[in-house]
Amino acid sequence: MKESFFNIVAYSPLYMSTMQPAKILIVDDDVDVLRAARLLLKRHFEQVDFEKNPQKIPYLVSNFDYDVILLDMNFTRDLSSGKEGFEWLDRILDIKPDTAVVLFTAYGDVEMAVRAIKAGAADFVLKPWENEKLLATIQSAYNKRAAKQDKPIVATPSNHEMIGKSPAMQAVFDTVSRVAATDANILILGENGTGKDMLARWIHTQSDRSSKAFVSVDLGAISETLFESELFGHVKGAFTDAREDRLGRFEEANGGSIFLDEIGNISIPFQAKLLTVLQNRFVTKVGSNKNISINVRLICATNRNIQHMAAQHLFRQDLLYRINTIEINLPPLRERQEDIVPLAEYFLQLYRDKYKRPVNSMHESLITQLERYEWPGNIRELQHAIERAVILSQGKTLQAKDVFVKNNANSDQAMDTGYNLEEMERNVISQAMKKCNGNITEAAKELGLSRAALYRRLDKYNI
Ligand SMILES: Nc1ncnc2c1ncn2[C@@H]1O[C@H](COP(=O)(O)OP(=O)(O)OP(=O)(O)O)[C@@H](O)[C@H]1O
Repeated sequence: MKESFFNIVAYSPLYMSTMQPAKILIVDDDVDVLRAARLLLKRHFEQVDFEKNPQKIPYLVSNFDYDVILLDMNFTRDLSSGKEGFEWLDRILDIKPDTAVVLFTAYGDVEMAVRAIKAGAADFVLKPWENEKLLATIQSAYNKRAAKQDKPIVATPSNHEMIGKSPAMQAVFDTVSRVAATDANILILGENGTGKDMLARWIHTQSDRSSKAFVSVDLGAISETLFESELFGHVKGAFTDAREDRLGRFEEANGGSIFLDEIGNISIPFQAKLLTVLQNRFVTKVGSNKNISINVRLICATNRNIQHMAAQHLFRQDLLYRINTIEINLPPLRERQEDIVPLAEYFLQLYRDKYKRPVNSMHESLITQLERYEWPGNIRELQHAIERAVILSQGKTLQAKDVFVKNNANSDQAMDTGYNLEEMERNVISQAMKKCNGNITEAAKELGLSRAALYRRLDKYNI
C-alpha cells in the first residue's frame, strides 16, 4: 500500500521482537504531527496507524481493535475550543467504551484536558511532546486497558543504557543489585536530571516484577482536584463527567512497581491519604466504599531535601519512614566527574547513529571543558548539549565550540548579551537553572512559569 500522510497507511502489524504488542491510532489534522508521532511510535509498538480526517474515526474504531487512540483536541473546523476533541472522545467511547484515548493538548489547554480525563480520556500529552513522556503515557494507557482485559502487561521500554563508572555510581549499582529483587520500598534522592526516573525503571527491570507494569506518576504535575481519581480511580457517577469507571494508577501497577516522582511536592492532606493506602495496602475508588487490595512495589523520588522538610513538618515523618526503607542518593554530575566523558561518548554514539552524522570523536579541548563545566542541569543538560552539537557538527570531531555555544565553560559572563529575544530567553532560563542548582520546580517559580512551560523551553533551547 502506498504511504500517504492523508490516509491510513497500513493496518497490518509489524512483528518485531522488541515491539510492544499494542495497536495505536493517531488522529490529528497536522501532517507534521502525524509524521513525527508515527516515526517515534512505530519503533516501539507493533501497529501504528494514523488518520488526518476525524470523520473516519467511527469506521476505524468499529473495525479495528485499537488499544490506544492518540486524539487531537482541535481540528480545523474549530481551532481552539477543544469541542471537537470532546465530541470525538464521546463517539469513540460510545463505540468501544474500553478504548484508551490519550489527548494531544496544546499548552494552555490543560484545564480542558483535566475535564476530558474526567469524561473518560485515559490521559493527555502536551504538544510539543517529549518523546520519553509520550512513550510512557501511551505505554501506561495500554497497560490500563490490558489490565482490564487480562492481556499481558509490558514494562515501559527504556531507550538507554545506564552509564556510571564513578565510585559514587558504582556504589549505587551495588545497592541496586542487592535490593532490586526484594520488595523493599526505595526512595531515590537527587537533583533534577541526575537519572532518578531512569534508575527507578532499572530497579523495576532488575526485579521479579519486571514482566508486570511499571507505572510512573509525576506527582508534581497532578492537580489537587485529580489527585485521588488519578491515583486510586473513580467509579461511574462519582462526580459530574465521571461517565465510566476509571482505574487508578495503583490498581494499574498491581503486581508490578509504582514510581511516585516528586513525592516531596504533595500537600499534607494528600500525604495522609497516601499513607493510609500504603499502610492498609488497599485503595478505595472515589465514589465507592469498596476496598481493592493492591500489591505494588513502591519507588519514590524527589529533588527536595525531604529530611529537612520532615524536620519542618512539611513532610510527614511517618510517611517518610514508609517510603525510605532503602534510600539511594544520586549525586549531581559535578560530583562524579569520572562519568562525564563516558556519558558524553555514549550520547555522541547514540545521536550520531540516530541522526546519521559523520562525527565520531571529541577534541581534547572539548573533553577538558566538559570536565570543567558544572552541569547544573546534570545528565539531561549534558545529553541535550551533545545532541545539539551532533546535529550541528560539520566534521568528524566534535569541537568545544559545538557544545559550548556562546558560552565558555565555567562562567556566567559567557552568556550572550545581544538583543535577540530568543537568546535572551535562553540566557535567563540558563541563569535561573544555575541559580536553583538545576531544580526545575524552583527555577520555574523564579521565572514565573509552570513546570510544564519550563520543560518546554528547556527542550526548545536544549538546555
Ligand atoms: N547514568 C545514566 N546513563 C545514561 N543516561 C542517563 C543516566 N542518567 C540519566 N540519564 C539520562 O538523562 C536524562 C535525565 O534523566 P532522568 O529523567 O532519569 O532524571 P531525573 O533525575 O528523573 O530528572 P527530573 O528530576 O528532572 O525528573 C534522561 O534522558 C536519561 O535517559
